[in-house]
Amino acid sequence: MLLPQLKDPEQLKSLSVEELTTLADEIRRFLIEKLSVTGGHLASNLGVVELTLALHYCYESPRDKMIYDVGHQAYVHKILTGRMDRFDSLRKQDGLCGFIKRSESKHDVWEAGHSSTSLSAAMGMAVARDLKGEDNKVIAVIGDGALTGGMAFEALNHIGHEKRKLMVILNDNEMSIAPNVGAMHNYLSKIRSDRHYLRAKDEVEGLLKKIPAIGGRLAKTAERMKDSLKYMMVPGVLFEELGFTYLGPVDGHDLEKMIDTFHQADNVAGPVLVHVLTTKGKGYQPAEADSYKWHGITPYKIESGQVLKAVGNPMYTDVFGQTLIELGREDKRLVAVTPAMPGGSGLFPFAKEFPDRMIDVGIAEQHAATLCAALAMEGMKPVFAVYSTFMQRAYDQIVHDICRHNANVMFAIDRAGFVGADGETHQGVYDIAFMRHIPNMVLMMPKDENELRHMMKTAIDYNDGPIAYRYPRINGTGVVLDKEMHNIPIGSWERLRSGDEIAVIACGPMVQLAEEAAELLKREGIQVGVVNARFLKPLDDTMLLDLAHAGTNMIVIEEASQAGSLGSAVLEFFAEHEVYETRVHLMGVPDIFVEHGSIKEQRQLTGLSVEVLCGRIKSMKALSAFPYGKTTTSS
Ligand SMILES: Cc1ncc(C[n+]2csc(CCOP(=O)(O)OP(=O)(O)O)c2C)c(N)n1
Ligand SMILES: CC(=O)[C@@H](O)[C@H](O)COP(=O)(O)O
Ligand SMILES: [Mg+2]
Repeated sequence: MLLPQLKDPEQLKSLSVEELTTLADEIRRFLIEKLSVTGGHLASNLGVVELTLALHYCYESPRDKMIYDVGHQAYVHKILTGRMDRFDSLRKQDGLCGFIKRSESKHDVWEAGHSSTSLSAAMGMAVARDLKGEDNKVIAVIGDGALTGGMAFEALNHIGHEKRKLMVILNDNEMSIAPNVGAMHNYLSKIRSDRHYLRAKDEVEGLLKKIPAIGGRLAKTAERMKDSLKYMMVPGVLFEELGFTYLGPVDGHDLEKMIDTFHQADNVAGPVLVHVLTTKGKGYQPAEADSYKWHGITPYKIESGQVLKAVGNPMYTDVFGQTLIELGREDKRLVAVTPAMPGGSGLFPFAKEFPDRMIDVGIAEQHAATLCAALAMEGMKPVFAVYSTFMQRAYDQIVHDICRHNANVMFAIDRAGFVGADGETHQGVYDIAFMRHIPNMVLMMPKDENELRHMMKTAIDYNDGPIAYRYPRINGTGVVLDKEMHNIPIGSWERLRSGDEIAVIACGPMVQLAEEAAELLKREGIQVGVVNARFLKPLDDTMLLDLAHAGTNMIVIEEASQAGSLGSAVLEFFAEHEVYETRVHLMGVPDIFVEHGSIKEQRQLTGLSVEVLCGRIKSMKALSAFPYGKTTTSS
């Protein structure tokens, strides 16, 4: 076994290709075994075993910068850079991060989690290198899915223009999470599939070289002929026209060929794009057969590939997907738009019934948002189905193209709140703060999956502009679903428990947490009000003023950034209405990035727990024994 002795990537350089191949098999076995217990991004990592080995064989990390786009496919890089013994803690609290993490290793030079940033990062590192007069390599590994991200095109445009030396390795496995989409994907597939490209490429280049150097008009014609022949026959010409030297396509599981290609690339002066063809899930039959399912997998039985499914109520996502079908049947104008997350957003059932009304635009959140604005203006009922964290990419389009036009777009914001194992890059904790301050926006969050359905009905019946509902990456509460959906009056909160002295204003899953706290305190004779703040914008002004005028102090609890979200909105409201006597405590996500772990652990870490809430209620009760604001004994 070679793997156990591997402590530093330098050791790879002394290995033969046969030994590297053996090592690849050992790494694959390691990944399959470890992730059968921890879960994680198995398919993507199985696809880049040889690619990552070849990279560390040919180059000197960290002097040579290795940048992984998204970073979900960096497990092999972590194995090769001395972190093999940490894989039992993969994506667990205080354990190995599932993405590149600078604090983990000097070899981790660029963090991500969100897609399509690697080329911009590579260009930045190349510019810095050149300005410092250094000569290290800069290498970006980007998948065919990530290449559909707008940022990637922005960077290609810049890199190809400046022609600085850097290498882009395009890991083409024809898959995003779901099957990849778009014209770039089609172009790559053509290169991938048209074997005649490979054969003809040499013939054409050979032929072109034979054309004697001739003068005059004929030379121009010959030159144009060369270019048109090259255009037709040479793969990767699109990248060549953008200023790159295109190498490939090369078999991404053939170590020798990749090493040769990388050495070829080293001799090219400017930017090089190496097109590598891989199989997502390579080496594990269940993952190869269904790389969508095995993109991000929960623990499984190795022999059978049977996933050890956690039992529980349907996810909010599933309820959303099913309800969308009901609404889509009633209203033919309904169109679902997803930026490359049809599965994660629960849209496959909808797409099955309405294939021409589910649009996957690739990893293109900005484009998706503006597309929805135009769909709305043309009388359609677009649903922008997007993860909270990825929606951050489309902030300007939401302001500029949707809200400013008051376009009637519906937002289905999934993964709102903590997401667990994906950690800090994926937490859906900022969208309340960045959505509620945009004029014309209506923002809702249900307390359970039944209320989600009513919000979806409310949204499709709402014609006065943009309207959003946000829901978490958790199982539903198991509440019985009303067969008939009804509208919820815009801006109306729901008083679930009365309590004159103190009321908890909660949204989403925090409503259930508040109910649990109130029930516990009731047994101690403490009556606590609970309000379901199901509209984050507009607030329920009437209820807020009633509570304040009744002298009720409040605790606002939300699984969102404490700065700028619901709690801030309530404080702003009282300031605007010159309400000063009411005490308002905020309980939200503090000013930190919350790393990977379970959702429960992330809530505990940030104080969003029944115990802490009970404590805050008791201390507020104790405080209210003093006249407002005078909490010291001195008058
Ligand atoms: C901005 C953004 N949108 C969506 C995602 C979700 N996402 C994670 S990986 C992935 C697919 C990436 O495909 P590719 O780059 O081809 O990598 P592969 O898994 O195929 O190796 C997507 C859509 C993301 N990480 N970032
Ligand atoms: C790496 C990435 O961004 C996606 O694979 C993400 O991990 C999917 O998240 P869900 O598992 O919540 O669908
Ligand atoms: Mg891919």
